Amino acid sequence: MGDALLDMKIEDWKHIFKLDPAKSISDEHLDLICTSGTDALVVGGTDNITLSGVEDLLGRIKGKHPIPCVLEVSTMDSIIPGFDGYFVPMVLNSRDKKWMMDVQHQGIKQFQSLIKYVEILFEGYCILNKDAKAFQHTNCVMPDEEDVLAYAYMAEHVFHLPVFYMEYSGKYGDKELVKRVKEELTDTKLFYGGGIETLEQAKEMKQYADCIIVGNSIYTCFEQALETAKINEERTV
Ligand SMILES: CC(C)=CCC/C(C)=C/CC/C(C)=C/CC/C(C)=C/CC/C(C)=C/CC/C(C)=C/CC/C(C)=C/COP(=O)(O)OP(=O)(O)O
Ligand SMILES: O=P(O)(O)OC[C@@H](O)CO
Ligand SMILES: [Mg+2]
Repeated sequence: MGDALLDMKIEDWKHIFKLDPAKSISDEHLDLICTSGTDALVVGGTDNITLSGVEDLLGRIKGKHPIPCVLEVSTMDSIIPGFDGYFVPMVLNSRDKKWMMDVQHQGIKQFQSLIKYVEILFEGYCILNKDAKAFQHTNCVMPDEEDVLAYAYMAEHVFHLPVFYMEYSGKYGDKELVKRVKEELTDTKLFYGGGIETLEQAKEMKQYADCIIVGNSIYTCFEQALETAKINEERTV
């Protein structure tokens, strides 16, 4: 476990960059991401996640940049030691128990002896973009507002999850819905991810979500994506 974990207070995180191990990023861009003012890096994606892709990113970040670096696990065989923490998605709106319960159950059986040595956090995912790879991969059903609010309730009051993640991966989401969900949560933190390409969008969603996650735009409009970390410059103490 890296030293950065000692400072890893996810309840204070406002901005995260999510790096996809299946995509390539130059050293120059990676350095700029690490020094952007973001609170943490999450390494994760849905498809083509390989051990070597994860190892490559970890090796290029750790030891070089003092920033928390978390693996968001999506496959069993790409879990490696060395990250400051591990996030495990549980897909609440999947039609299949597999993506909410079974893969995690299998993972705990396999890694139980190691789990006590790492920082691990389970995320209640609600995937809200029907075109997202993760939506299709996990056979999700599109929830309406009432459904989303009930999933948020379950995340907080039934499963006592530390994070409820409104995942619009690839699409800018419904800010009114994010606002409604935030109003219902007390202890569970609200993560929002999806389609953030500009500082204005980052600021808008950050009004409601506790933490925003910026992923794809790192690979499609780098300079603008980098700017989104500026929401942390306006942080009040
Ligand atoms: C020392 C050591 C190695 C300790 C390890 C301890 C540890 C971490 C144990 C974990 C045990 C465990 C519970 C394992 C479970 C692993 C597992 C298979 C979990 C499944 C998670 C899951 C439901 C994945 C489905 C896909 C998903 C929801 C991914 C989330 C991320 C996401 C939506 C990314 C966006 O995807 P992207 O590829 O960017 O998509 P776009 O192309 O649309 O942008
Ligand atoms: O890739 P984007 O659309 O920025 O979404 C970020 C993150 O929520 C993906 O898991
Ligand atoms: Mg992506």
